[in-house]
Amino acid sequence: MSQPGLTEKPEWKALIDHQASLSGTHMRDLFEQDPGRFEHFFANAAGISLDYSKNLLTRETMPHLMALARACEIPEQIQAMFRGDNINTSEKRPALHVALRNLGDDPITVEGTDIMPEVRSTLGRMEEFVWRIRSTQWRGFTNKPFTDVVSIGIGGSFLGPKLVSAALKPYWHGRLNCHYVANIDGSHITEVLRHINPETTLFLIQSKSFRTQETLENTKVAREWFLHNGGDEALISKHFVAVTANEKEAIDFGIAEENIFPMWDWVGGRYSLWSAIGLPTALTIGMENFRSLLSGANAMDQHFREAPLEENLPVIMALLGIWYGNFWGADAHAILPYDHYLRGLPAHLQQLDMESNGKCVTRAGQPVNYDTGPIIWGGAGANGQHAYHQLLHQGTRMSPADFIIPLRTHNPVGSHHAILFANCLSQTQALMRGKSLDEARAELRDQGLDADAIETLAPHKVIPGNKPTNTILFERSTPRTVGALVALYEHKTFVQGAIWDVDSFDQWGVELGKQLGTDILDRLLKSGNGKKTDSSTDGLIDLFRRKHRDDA
Ligand SMILES: O=P(O)(O)OC[C@H]1O[C@H](O)[C@H](O)[C@@H](O)[C@@H]1O
Repeated sequence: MSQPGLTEKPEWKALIDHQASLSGTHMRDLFEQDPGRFEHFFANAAGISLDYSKNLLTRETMPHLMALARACEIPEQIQAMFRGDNINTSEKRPALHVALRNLGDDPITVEGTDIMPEVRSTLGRMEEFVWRIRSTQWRGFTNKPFTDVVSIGIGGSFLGPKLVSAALKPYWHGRLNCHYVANIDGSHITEVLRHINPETTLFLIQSKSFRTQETLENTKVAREWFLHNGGDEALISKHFVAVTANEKEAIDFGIAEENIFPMWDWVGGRYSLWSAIGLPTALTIGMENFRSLLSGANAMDQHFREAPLEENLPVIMALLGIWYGNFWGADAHAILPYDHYLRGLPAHLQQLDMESNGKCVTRAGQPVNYDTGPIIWGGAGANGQHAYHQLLHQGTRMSPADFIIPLRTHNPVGSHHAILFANCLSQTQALMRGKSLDEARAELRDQGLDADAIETLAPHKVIPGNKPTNTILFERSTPRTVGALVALYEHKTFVQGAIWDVDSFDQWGVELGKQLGTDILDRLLKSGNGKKTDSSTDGLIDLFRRKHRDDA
């Protein structure tokens, strides 16, 4: 008998009924009825604390969600991931980013081979390379120490390292500055090259496939810039290093073999910041701090692997997302880091979550009949309060939000951190409790408005409340806590994909755009008309060609 589909499971149907039983329930009342609510819906692990009491749930809800997780064999699927099973089913590969931070001695095998020796030797090569650059033992072609690192890569070869190096800015080496180039928009690389000196710049070419058009085109520009500004072919090896799983293409491209750091097929791009793709981070914060980053992630890995589901932070967060996305009709989820250094977190989690779970067929290739990955958005708090929090408070759409804030700051100026913290708490409290019509009326009465004015304005000042949020806390943005935080979201994403029965580790959806782009590029650049397609694309190509013909 075939495995019942997700929505056929009795645990799924029980959640539909449970959600119906909560309609009309307001979190404000749940807090008043349950003085121990905060303590009950609070969990911590690996230096990360989660207050999930400001959610649309009663003490009966999590047991229902946990029952669904067990019905979907989440404990077994967690073990399968750590064991190195081919959980990337469509590409028949393991997903072993956890191996990159497996600091113990236990082996992890892929196709019968223990991969840990190569992981460890690559980490050792990184350590030596980082030391040689930071100690100035490895210098530029005019024998000056390097001052700038330019990382050229896109997607997972960009967003993860960029997030972590920005998150750990307080740990940066005094001399080394790090820049990222990703976009094929020539302005991106132009704006970086404008401010650096070829004599003291190290280029890191970051590409798992070494076939990504944006990265290869940008690398060509960087190489030409280097050759036209004092460099020559013999000096390329001093200034260009690559990280890739495709060593042959990198060598064919002109990267010296000894300057190539490996990565592996069993690491997805969006899960690769822990590998040599993390070199920009390691160069700026140093290997000791990079190893702390790995150990923070490893601590979260161990928690995820060993903790009972009910105490398991990634499982709890994953199930809350399922609760809102599949039973309350939420299409989005906001990531709101109240920490300037973590402002890059939403962008990284957009790729991590949306490229992993933005899928519409099950691992068996059957169309899903339920919603899968949400739209991930967000930005730094408190800035967002002055931009998009209006929709969170009074909009018609539900977007659960994660408020993420350190208890301490790296930069104690004035009362700033207390004010930031107060803002974070006041936002989640306002989203939870709202403001009733009577409260709005009373407020306007206290301001001295007359009865007509009150009745006119009061409806506009009502805040419905009952908007779910998580508050995620940690001591401070350190290598360990940043490592644990990112790993927390990696495992949350994995659990959601496992429940939705999708392959969270492939990304076939990005292929069509690339394929269509080849023909369009030909038609933009060449005189030939190429085959006609739709009138929009044809018309737009024509506009581009006319503009550039006029310019020619
Ligand atoms: O690292 P690369 O092979 O250059 O790939 C860079 C990015 O492009 C691909 O199209 C995928 O969308 C991403 O998952 C990947 O991280």
